[in-house]
Amino acid sequence: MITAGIVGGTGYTGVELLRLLSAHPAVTLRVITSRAQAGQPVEAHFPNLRGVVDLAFSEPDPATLGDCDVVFFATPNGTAMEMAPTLIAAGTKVIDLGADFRLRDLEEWSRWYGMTHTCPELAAEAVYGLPERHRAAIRAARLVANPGCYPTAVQLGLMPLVESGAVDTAHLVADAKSGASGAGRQPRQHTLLCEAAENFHAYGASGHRHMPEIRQGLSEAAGHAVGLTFVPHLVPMIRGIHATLYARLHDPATDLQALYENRYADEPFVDVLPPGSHPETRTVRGGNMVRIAVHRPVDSDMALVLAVEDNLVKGAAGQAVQNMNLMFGLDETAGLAHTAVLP
Ligand SMILES: NC(=O)C1=CN([C@@H]2O[C@H](COP(=O)(O)OP(=O)(O)OC[C@H]3O[C@@H](n4cnc5c(N)ncnc54)[C@H](OP(=O)(O)O)[C@@H]3O)[C@@H](O)[C@H]2O)C=CC1
Ligand SMILES: CC(=O)N[C@@H](CCC(=O)OP(=O)(O)O)C(=O)O
Repeated sequence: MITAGIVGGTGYTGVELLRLLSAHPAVTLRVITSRAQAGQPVEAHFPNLRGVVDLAFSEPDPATLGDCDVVFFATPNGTAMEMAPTLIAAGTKVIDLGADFRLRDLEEWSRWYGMTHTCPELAAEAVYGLPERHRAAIRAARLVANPGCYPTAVQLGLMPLVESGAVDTAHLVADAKSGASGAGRQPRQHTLLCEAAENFHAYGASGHRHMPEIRQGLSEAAGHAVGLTFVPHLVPMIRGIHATLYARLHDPATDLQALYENRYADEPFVDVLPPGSHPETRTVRGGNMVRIAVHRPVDSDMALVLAVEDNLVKGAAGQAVQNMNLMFGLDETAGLAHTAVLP
């Protein structure tokens, strides 16, 4: 059995990791940290885990965590980079659900995240954990940078178009909507029920920190720098991201359906829907699947891609478990085979 630790177990991605790992056939949960809740049983904080996770929260301690085979960081940005060097030196594999190791260009990282990176050597070694693009490197990795929630949906949605050279990559557009759990569990005014319900708005329109991450991934997939407009929105629901993606086709007769079906034919967690479909977020709620539909609107030379995911599963904890499976040579789908919860 693989022993696992979670740093930051009281956020939404932490509790999602607990849900998934406690049901994983090859994992024993050993450590779950929270400085605020140290000493408290997990079930006191998360009653849904009563009888499922028989652990108490503890202070983050590199010595205890270093005894685990793998440690997940479900912590605010800037936390994993402080402890990862010690854990990696102890032979523990690390998966960061935050953004500390996602960007190759650390000057750009500092500009977006407002900090100086404390372990540039490890940042250079980290593998970007999008299995549909970096599966082989993830298998060999000691440190995986789990992608952001929006970047997962947007990159998977646009990847076949940019990899194949079918579209004008200078003007890609990603219009994405997220449920409020994407903002985390910390109380903030804009996610209060009375502020978020019966309301809908864009944010970060002139610059969101996921933009450089998406641009980095798509530029690598295209083989050259791409241009991207990315606008996130907050929708009054709890889970789910819907990305509407636009790109101009070089040849309007391109068979988009075949392009996507072929690209994702062997992917266990990407479902290309039949022609004419409109994917719904509730069809991926609680599951690790991304569902994608492709359209070429009438009298248009645009490719239109619709992609949905659960931000807490394929957009965070589920993808982290998928990466762990690859890093430990397990079946990639182990512990992730459950279907979405509907309604
Ligand atoms: N919510 C989402 O949909 C997604 C979130 N992410 C990313 O995942 C990460 C976790 O997000 P989320 O689950 O919302 O939780 P939070 O960002 O709210 O982090 C909560 C956890 O981190 C712990 N923590 C905070 N500071 C530290 C520290 N300095 N050292 C150790 N532990 C610390 C907290 O416990 P305590 O303070 O008690 O120690 C708590 O358990 C973030 O980086 C987020 O951006 C990624 C994809 C999707
Ligand atoms: C709805 C909402 O507020 N979403 C968050 C996404 C947070 C997140 O997942 O950030 P990382 O993936 O970079 O860790 C936001 O836009 O800031």
